[in-house]
Amino acid sequence: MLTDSSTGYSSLPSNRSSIPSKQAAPEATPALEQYFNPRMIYLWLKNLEAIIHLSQALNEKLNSDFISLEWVQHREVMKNNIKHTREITTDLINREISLISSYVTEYSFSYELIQAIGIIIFRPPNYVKTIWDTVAEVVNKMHSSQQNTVLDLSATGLPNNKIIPACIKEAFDGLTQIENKLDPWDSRLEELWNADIKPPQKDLLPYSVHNDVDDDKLPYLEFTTENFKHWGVKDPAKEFSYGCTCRNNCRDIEVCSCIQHCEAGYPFKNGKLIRSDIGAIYECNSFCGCDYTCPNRNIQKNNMNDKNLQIFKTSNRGWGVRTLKPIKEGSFVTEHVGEIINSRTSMLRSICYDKLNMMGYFDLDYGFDSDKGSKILWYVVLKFMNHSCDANLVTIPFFVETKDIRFQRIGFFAQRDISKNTELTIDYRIQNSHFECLCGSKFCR
Ligand SMILES: C[S@@+](CC[C@H](N)C(=O)[O-])C[C@H]1O[C@@H](n2cnc3c(N)ncnc32)[C@H](O)[C@@H]1O
Repeated sequence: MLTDSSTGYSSLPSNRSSIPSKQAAPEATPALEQYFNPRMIYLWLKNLEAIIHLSQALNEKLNSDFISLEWVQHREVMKNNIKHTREITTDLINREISLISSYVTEYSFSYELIQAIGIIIFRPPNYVKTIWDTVAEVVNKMHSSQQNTVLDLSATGLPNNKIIPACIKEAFDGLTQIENKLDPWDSRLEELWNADIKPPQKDLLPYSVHNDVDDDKLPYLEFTTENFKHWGVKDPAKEFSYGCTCRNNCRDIEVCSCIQHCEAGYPFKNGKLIRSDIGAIYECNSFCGCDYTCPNRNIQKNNMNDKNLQIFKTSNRGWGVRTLKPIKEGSFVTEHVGEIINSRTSMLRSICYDKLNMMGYFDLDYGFDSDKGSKILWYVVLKFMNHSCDANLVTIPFFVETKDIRFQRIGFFAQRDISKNTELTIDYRIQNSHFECLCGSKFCR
């Protein structure tokens, strides 16, 4: 199901939040809206996501220790005691106090730990690992009574032969695991950290940009030409890989096992889509024996033709997308690409985007991670495609390499012949849109 959630921003992750840009600041005190540009907001969100993710994981662990047996048993004893004697003994009170004080001590450790995680997230790349010093100080301070326990956590992590309180060791192990998970994301951040902030370079954009309506410049964006995963999203499961064993490059297309996945059979004729009520398209791929001349690779063959599209300023609906060349009915036009995120991240982002009222995205809600608690994945796309109640494009899900539903891709196909310089539109299919529809179609709902 395709729903709209306002504008179409997407940018690659970057990390300029806490260090000054290498470029000279244009003003000493930039106007708020300049500071809170989409990229900056994006960075903040990234950091926020990471902190929430990490602190949740650790707090869940730590809290489960405190809400555990000891407390439950103590409360049971108290209840029974009051029932029988109608009073609470000093013993019980002391026990309660000691439980509370141990909770407070442990809680303060968890708090420091979360602060420490904050340091990991916000640290510049050359700050690597000094986090362990900070945590070691806390640990030493807290456990100064245990003089025999020497903690040297500053070097490579936990020494194996030292006596370390179990809860601390577990917290460290958790932290290390989480940090390992963050590694790929971290190197991406590092790369971006060292990159200069530049406005989108026209030549690098797959589209041309045109505005003869007003003086607005295209919003500050970075483009991606392919999908990329948020670090919270797992790789597609291996069992979802598929491929065919056809000979002769799938010439007998109806019996190709990839096509068998498609509910409606082979939906193309001469490379053009002939029906849209097909569920999804399953293209042949690297697991098949065929090559690029196979008739079941229509999207792959025609992908990356975005140079024929132009982002332009419409007279009444902000930016839009149009085609600079005529498009034949049934042709594949372009793919929705962006960042694949999970439901938790998408919830967090929607809240922030809504509050800031300055970034937005399309939500394509179509996947469940059946293994792991039905996580819905969303694409955040970078297109400026406007809505029309009589859209000239139709959105069709397609698969290549994996049929893991979390990684389905979204293709736009022409529903009719489209002449050059025509705006390309899709039907958002939303009931109560937050905007008054100005599509101008005689079928406007
Ligand atoms: C995905 S964005 C499309 C790009 C947008 N025009 C821009 O300048 O960023 C969706 C937003 O465009 C505007 N929009 C799209 N289709 C529209 C329509 N038919 N009528 C009025 N506004 C529309 C709405 O503000 C909507 O929230």
